[in-house]
Amino acid sequence: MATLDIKDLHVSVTTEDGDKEILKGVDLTIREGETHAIMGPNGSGKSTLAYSIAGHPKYTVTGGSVTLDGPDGRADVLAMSVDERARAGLFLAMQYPVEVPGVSVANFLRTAKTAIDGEAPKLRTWVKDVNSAMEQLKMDPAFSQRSVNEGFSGGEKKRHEIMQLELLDPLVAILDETDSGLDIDALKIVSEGVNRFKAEGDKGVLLITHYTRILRYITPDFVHVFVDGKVAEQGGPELAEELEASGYDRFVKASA
Ligand SMILES: Nc1ncnc2c1ncn2[C@@H]1O[C@H](COP(=O)(O)OP(=O)(O)OP(=O)(O)O)[C@@H](O)[C@H]1O
Repeated sequence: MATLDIKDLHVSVTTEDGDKEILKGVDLTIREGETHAIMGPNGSGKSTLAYSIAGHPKYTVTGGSVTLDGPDGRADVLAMSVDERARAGLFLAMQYPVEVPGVSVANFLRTAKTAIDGEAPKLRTWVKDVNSAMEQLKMDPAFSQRSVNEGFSGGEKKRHEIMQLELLDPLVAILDETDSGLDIDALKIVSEGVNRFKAEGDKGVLLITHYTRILRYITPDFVHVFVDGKVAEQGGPELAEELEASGYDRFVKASA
């Protein structure tokens, strides 16, 4: 069982002109087995929401709560360090976007898996799992020996994210713009990876996206329209179709 519960979340950043409130009361509950998509105009705060759940130090939570109900009970996510959030079962795709020269993908993944599980994975099964994840994502085996994110193409970065998702096996995955920089074939391969994760049945997925095209491959149970730092409307997959056809105008006007 896993439920991520975001209640009345307020988040600010410090700018040269003082503190600026970006999230203005976000309410969102992701239960196990559910896939939620967040769509919204540029600058509405979608990435800020992801970073805030990840515990990025640049974002200050000024109100509200984020809790994770998992097998070990209910945990206050906002009170946890970034590492603790990962160990509790939260996966944030943008958690590892930096280049790490000299650290191979294989070593990086094994270190991350060891940190999350509290023990090193058995080498034999681990090598098998890594190879199988790479095969399913149609990645060249040589990729595992490359330095993390160094010179990765957009598509390679995204495949690497999904590889982490499959191997680290979290409870709730937050994927920010997983579709950006992907060609049509890669989009399908990456979506299949997310769908394999979803198919485990007890996982939650929060997908932040600009375009409905990824939602043709990953069917959301709920779609949330994000405007000016909060959820302006929620609905089913049909809401994404409406956005594709009519844009955000109606929602932006309603929240003005
Ligand atoms: N560190 C920061 N300093 C100043 N402003 C910031 C900072 N981080 C975010 N913002 C502002 O907060 C607002 C929300 O940004 P955010 O990246 O969360 O939006 P988004 O919905 O993900 O946008 P996009 O669709 O363009 O990716 C923007 O106006 C952005 O300029």
